[in-house]
Amino acid sequence: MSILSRALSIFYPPTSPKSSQPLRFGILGAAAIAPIALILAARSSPEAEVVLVGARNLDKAQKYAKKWGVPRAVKGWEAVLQDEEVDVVYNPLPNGLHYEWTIKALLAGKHVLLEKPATDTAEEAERIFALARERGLLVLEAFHYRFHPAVQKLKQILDSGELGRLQHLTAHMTVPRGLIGGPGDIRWNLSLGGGAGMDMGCYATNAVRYLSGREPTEVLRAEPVLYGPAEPKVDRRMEFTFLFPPGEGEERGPEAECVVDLARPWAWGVWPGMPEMFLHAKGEKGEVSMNNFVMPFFYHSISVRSPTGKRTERGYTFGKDGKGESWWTTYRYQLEAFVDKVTGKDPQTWVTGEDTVGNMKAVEMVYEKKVAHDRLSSLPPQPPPTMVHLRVYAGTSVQNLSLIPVNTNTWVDISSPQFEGRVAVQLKGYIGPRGEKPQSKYFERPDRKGKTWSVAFQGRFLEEISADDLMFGNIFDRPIILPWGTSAVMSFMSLVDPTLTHDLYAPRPWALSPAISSFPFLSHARGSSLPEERHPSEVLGEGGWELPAVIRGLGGGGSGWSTPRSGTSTPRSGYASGRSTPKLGNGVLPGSGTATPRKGLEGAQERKAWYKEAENRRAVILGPEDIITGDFCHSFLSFPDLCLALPGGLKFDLKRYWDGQPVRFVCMRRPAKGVDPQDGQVFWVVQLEIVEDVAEVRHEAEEAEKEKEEDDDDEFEDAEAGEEDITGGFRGRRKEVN
Ligand SMILES: NC(=O)C1=CN([C@@H]2O[C@H](COP(=O)(O)OP(=O)(O)OC[C@H]3O[C@@H](n4cnc5c(N)ncnc54)[C@H](OP(=O)(O)O)[C@@H]3O)[C@@H](O)[C@H]2O)C=CC1
Ligand SMILES: O=C1OC[C@@H](O)[C@H](O)[C@H]1O
Repeated sequence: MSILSRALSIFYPPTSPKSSQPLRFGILGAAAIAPIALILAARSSPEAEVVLVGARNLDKAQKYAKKWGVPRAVKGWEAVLQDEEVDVVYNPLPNGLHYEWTIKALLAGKHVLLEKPATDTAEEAERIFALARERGLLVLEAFHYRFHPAVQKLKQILDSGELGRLQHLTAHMTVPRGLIGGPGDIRWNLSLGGGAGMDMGCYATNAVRYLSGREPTEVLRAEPVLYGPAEPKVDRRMEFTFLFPPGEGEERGPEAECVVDLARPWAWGVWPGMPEMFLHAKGEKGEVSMNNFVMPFFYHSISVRSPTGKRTERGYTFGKDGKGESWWTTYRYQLEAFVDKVTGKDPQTWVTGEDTVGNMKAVEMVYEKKVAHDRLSSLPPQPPPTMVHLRVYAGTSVQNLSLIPVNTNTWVDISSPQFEGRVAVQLKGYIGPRGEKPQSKYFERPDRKGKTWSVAFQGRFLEEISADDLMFGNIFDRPIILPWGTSAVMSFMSLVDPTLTHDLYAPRPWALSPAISSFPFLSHARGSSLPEERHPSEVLGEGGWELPAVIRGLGGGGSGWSTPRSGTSTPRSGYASGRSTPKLGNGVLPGSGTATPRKGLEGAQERKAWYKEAENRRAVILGPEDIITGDFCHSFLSFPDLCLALPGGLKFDLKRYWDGQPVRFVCMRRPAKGVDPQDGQVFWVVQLEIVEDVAEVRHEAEEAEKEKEEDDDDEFEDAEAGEEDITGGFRGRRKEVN
């Protein structure tokens, strides 16, 4: 097909009859890019249809709709989101509005085709994809060039190894002044996410990441040229060089040199010159370059020099087995993939959320290297990362709490008519109310590698309780501000702990699990009184000191948590009726007679798996002679910056969601049906509070310090004085908290 006939089909594509249920798109804004990027592409697709455009000015929307054959026009962008006929929102708003309107579209239940660059910052992109996952919706950053056969051909040449180890990449995108972005254009507007590094830089960044298949580790150089007096902080041009990590057996990874310019000065002031849009890759055995990589559908060529000689390749289709016509634009291929993905078919290719976040991270790195302008974000301004000071309390109930020391590796006694025991709290990086920073040996334990916090207890329940009813978790006094992605986080948590139950949206939110199936470390021993006190980190293991007879009537010896056996002893009314044959262990299944050796649950995984079943939990009755030691320790919280870090790179600064209410851990009896967990029977509580009046506390401490010289018995001082005291010295001066 000649360039001319291809151009004709690109601008006047054949109109396809629509299927019975095409995907219906609504456009935000009468955007200049939408006709080529979506409207014309949808014309030839039986599975996609543009049904609506919304613009701030209704007249503009109507004229635009008429010109481009869009059936309906509405005033405003919100009306597009709320339109029932719309399945997918196309968001070609200025960059600085991408985040807000994509989030709104997702909240309105729409999939989103989102123009590049996806957002102002990587964090915004992460939030978008977290919300999309949570809502089961699709978001695609419209890096349309990636869907074209020619670009994929270039990638295949590199991946085939024929050019040897990748040494260097170049991506150029420059256009002469006057071609795009006249005065007042969104690209020159800082508050709308303007700048060459964002507009074209995101393409160059995307291309070199895609071709190298790696994420840059460093920006070696970034040189902006600013737009000028009208927008003195916006970059008109940006030159930047990424360093990528070395591949296997390499000492140094490839570098990628990128140059983007939205208004290149004319040569000698008279000759505009041609737009430059090319990619080049040099390997140790050859090189390849591609021109017009962003719009290869008009024309392109891929020139290869390899050990087998020189050649030129082109690719307008995926061949006879792939979908597409030689006049299909990058946007048309992209639309095909989008429709396939939404309708559950396998798209030919995809740009994942992870890829988008990686791209935004790299764009951020460029701006951070040489700050062309203040980085703007659509998110509210963030306070500088503050290190929080924490007060930690413990007690037998929410109403009966006392300040306790942290990181002292000593127990704090807790006693009530229902529970006799002790608790200990360790927080890695903890800063106390007065700025003190005790460090705990606990985190040096090999079996606590990577852990950042621990709430441990040891004790006995003075009234019988089934393991199904012994719950541990969080309760809150009033609604909590939940970060984006909370539901995704909770789905993940439910995978980690399938016994977790929660209602985080309740007026008094809560999240509780049976301790037996959720504690990372838990041990059991028999005894009529608490064991001689030993430092928590000496006893917080899995298993037990001696063999428990957890199931009443079974008796027996062994070690660790026992699996209940079938056919033994009289079931306890209300609890033990659902006893079943355990399936765990390595062939030592409990038999019907007492002679069968008991099989202990060897480790935490086995314990958790076995007690995932409610009937197995109900079979375990704990009474005053069962001593339980447990350690609820994890790594997803960091101190003292108070962030929540989740697998997949999601990180939430919890301080931003802090509304002044404490974070409370409770060990309690499972509340009866219909009873608010807040009103249940509590055995012990550990509570964390951010110190908001740090200066005041410091002042008080200084005063107390002075007084201390006169009075050595200052009680508060005593309570905090046991830092790093693993010799037991603290214990004699401990403040009792019951
Ligand atoms: N994929 C691709 O090939 C291309 C992608 N793009 C991307 O698409 C997006 C839009 O680019 P483009 O179509 O050139 O942009 P436009 O200048 O056409 O603006 C798009 C829409 O944004 C709204 N808008 C414009 N100016 C302002 C403002 N000052 N304040 C608030 N809203 C404003 C208008 O909505 P309304 O009509 O309601 O007034 C307008 O229709 C950008 O993110 C850009 O990076 C751009 C070009 C190519
Ligand atoms: O494809 C493009 O080329 C020109 C740019 O200004 C535009 O935003 C970009 O997407």
